[in-house]
Amino acid sequence: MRLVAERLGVDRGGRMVLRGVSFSVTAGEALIVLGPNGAGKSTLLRALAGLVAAAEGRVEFENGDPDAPREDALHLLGHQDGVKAGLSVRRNLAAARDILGGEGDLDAALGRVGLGHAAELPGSVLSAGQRRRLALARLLAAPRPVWLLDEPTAALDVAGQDLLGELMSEHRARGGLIVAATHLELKLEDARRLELQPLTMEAEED
Ligand SMILES: Nc1ncnc2c1ncn2[C@@H]1O[C@H](COP(=O)(O)OP(=O)(O)OP(=O)(O)O)[C@@H](O)[C@H]1O
Repeated sequence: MRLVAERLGVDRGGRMVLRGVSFSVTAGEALIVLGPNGAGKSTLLRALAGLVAAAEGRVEFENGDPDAPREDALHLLGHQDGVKAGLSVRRNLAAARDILGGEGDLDAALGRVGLGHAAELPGSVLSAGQRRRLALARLLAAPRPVWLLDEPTAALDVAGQDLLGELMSEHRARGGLIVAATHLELKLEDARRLELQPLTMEAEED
């Protein structure tokens, strides 16, 4: 699997917010996307996921299953944790796995993210960091090769950040690839970096 962006440009609300973004990430690799607020990090991840269209250039997933839609190859872990307040933690994860079509072991995934003890609690009582951990459990319950992670350390304590670092290393060792947008240093060895800057009016008009 190889994820390629070539001279990618994206328009949001009638304004170009990304232009000329090119990179490739292959199996086992990670790319960290950095930049100030409004630089277009979330927009880039959404464009890679196919949720917003490219106005210029292209995004390709190469060497994947040619018959599978792009969205089946990826996880987009966004700012919203997507936890249903009225469902138990285990049922939240089961529902996500059903939608995503995975076959991962729910209890193993919950145990791995430190939520084994909370499996029967309603989603409504989870702390912010626990909600984030439940979102991470989805990566394990429905294995997919491409992880697109938007501020994945948000709300995680130091142990949670270490856990995320381990999960990312293991994913890469299995041949997965990662694109992670962040303000903070991530525990990602040998990751390449892409710095985005908000487009100025001049850059937009070029
Ligand atoms: N739906 C939209 N309509 C109009 N403008 C949008 C839309 N979504 C994003 N934008 C604009 O696109 C630009 C990039 O936003 P984006 O959320 O990608 O930045 P970011 O780098 O992820 O920022 P942050 O670090 O604050 O999360 C911002 O100026 C934002 O206002």
